[in-house]
Amino acid sequence: MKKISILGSTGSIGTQTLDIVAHAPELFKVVGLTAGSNVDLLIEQARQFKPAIVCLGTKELADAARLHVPPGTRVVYGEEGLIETASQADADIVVTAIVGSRGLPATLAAINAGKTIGLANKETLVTAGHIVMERAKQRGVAILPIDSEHSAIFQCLNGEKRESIKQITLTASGGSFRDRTREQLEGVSVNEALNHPNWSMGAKITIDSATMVNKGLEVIEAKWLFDVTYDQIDVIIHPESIIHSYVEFSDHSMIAQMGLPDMRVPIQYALTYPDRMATPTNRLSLVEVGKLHFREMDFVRFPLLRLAFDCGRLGGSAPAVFNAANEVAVSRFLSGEINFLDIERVVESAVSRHDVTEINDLQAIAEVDGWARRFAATV
Ligand SMILES: NC(=O)C1=CN([C@@H]2O[C@H](COP(=O)(O)OP(=O)(O)OC[C@H]3O[C@@H](n4cnc5c(N)ncnc54)[C@H](OP(=O)(O)O)[C@@H]3O)[C@@H](O)[C@H]2O)C=CC1
Ligand SMILES: CC(=O)[C@@H](O)[C@H](O)COP(=O)(O)O
Ligand SMILES: [Mn+2]
Repeated sequence: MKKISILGSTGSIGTQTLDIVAHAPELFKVVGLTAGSNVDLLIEQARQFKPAIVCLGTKELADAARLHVPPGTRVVYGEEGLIETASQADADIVVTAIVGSRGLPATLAAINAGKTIGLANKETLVTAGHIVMERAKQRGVAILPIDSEHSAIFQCLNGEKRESIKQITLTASGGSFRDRTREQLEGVSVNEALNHPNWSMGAKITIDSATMVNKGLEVIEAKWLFDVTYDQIDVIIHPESIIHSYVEFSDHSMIAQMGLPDMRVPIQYALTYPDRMATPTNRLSLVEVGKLHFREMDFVRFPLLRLAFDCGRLGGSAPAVFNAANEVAVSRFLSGEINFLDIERVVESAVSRHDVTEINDLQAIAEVDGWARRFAATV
C-alpha cells in the first residue's frame, strides 16, 4: 500500500487526487493533507481519510480545526507545519498541489526527506529548476510529473534514450480567449477569463492558460524535467486537448499520448508508476471525436509565451522574476484591480526592469521573488 501526502489537498488537483485514492483504498493510504484557508473542506477530508497530520495556513485556523479532526490526526500550521507535513516519516509520495512558488520550500523538504514527488506545482520548477532537480538527483528521488503535458511526454519517453529526442511539442488549448484578437481582449471580465474551454482547474492556472503563461511555465518545466534545450521545445495550439503532448525522435518517428481532458489520468499515473490502475474516468473514442485540429502558435497574439522562452534561455533569476510578477498580476486581475491585458504589461515591466543574477540557493530566490512581487504590486 502506498502512503500519500497531498500539499494543497483542497484545490483542484488535491481533490482529484483524493478522488483517485478513494477509488482504490486497497492501493493507497493518505498520511498527510494541507490547505491554506479552507478549513471546512480540510476537516471533511481529515474525517474521511484519517491522515496522521494536517496543516493549515495560520494558528487560528489550526486551532479551529483541532476540535473537529479525528483523534489520531495532528494539526499543524504555517510554513513550518507545511515543511513538517511534507517531510513526515510515513509518506512514500508527496503530491505537490499548492499553487504558486510558495510551494517551493515544502517541495525541497520532501525531496530532502527522500520522498517521491508527484509534481503538479510547476511554479517550483520554473523558479528553482536547477536546485530542485540537483537536490532530487543527490537524494535519489524521482520527480513524477502530474501536469498533463509532462505526464504525456514522460509516458512517450518510457524506455527511450534522452539522446534520441529530437523535439518535444507541448499542446496548448489556447485558453478562454483563443478565438479573440488582441483588440477583442480589451475589457474582458474575470468570469469570461475563468471559462476554460476544456479543463476545470483552479483560478490562477485558468488565467495563465488564457494569457499563454501556463504554456510558458510548462516550457521551462519541460526543460528541467526532460533535460532538453529550449530549441528542442515547441508549442502548438490543439483546441481539443486530446493529444496531451508528443515527442519526435531522431528517426522522425513521433509518439503522442492521448486521452480525454481529465487530470485524474495523469494523477493516477504518478501515483501508481510504473503501473497503471483502472480509473473512474471516461474512455476516449476517436471515432466519436472524428477530427483533431492543430495550428501554429502565434507569438504576437501571445507575447508572454515568447517572454517565457526568453527568460528560460536567460536563466539565473529571470524565470523566478517572470513567475513572481505573473502571480501578482493574476491576483490583481482576479481581484478586479487591473485589466486582463495589464497582466502582460506588469510581467513585461518586471522582467525588463530586472538585472539577471545567478541563483544558487533558496535565499537568493526569496530575494528575487520578493523584489518581483513588490514591483508587480505597484506598476
Ligand atoms: N488544476 C489543474 O488541473 C492543474 C494544476 N496544475 C498545477 O497544480 C498546482 C495547483 O493548481 P490547482 O489545484 O488548480 O490550484 P487551486 O487553486 O485549485 O488549489 C490550490 C491549493 O493550494 C492551497 N493554497 C493556496 N494558498 C496557500 C497558502 N498560502 N498556503 C498554503 N496552501 C495554499 C489551497 O488551499 P485553500 O483551498 O485552503 O485555499 C489549495 O489547496 C498549480 O501549480 C497548477 O499550476 C498543473 C496542471 C493541471
Ligand atoms: C490540465 C493541464 O495540464 C493544464 O496545464 C492545461 O494544460 C491547461 O490548458 P492549456 O493548454 O489551455 O494551458
Ligand atoms: Mn498543463
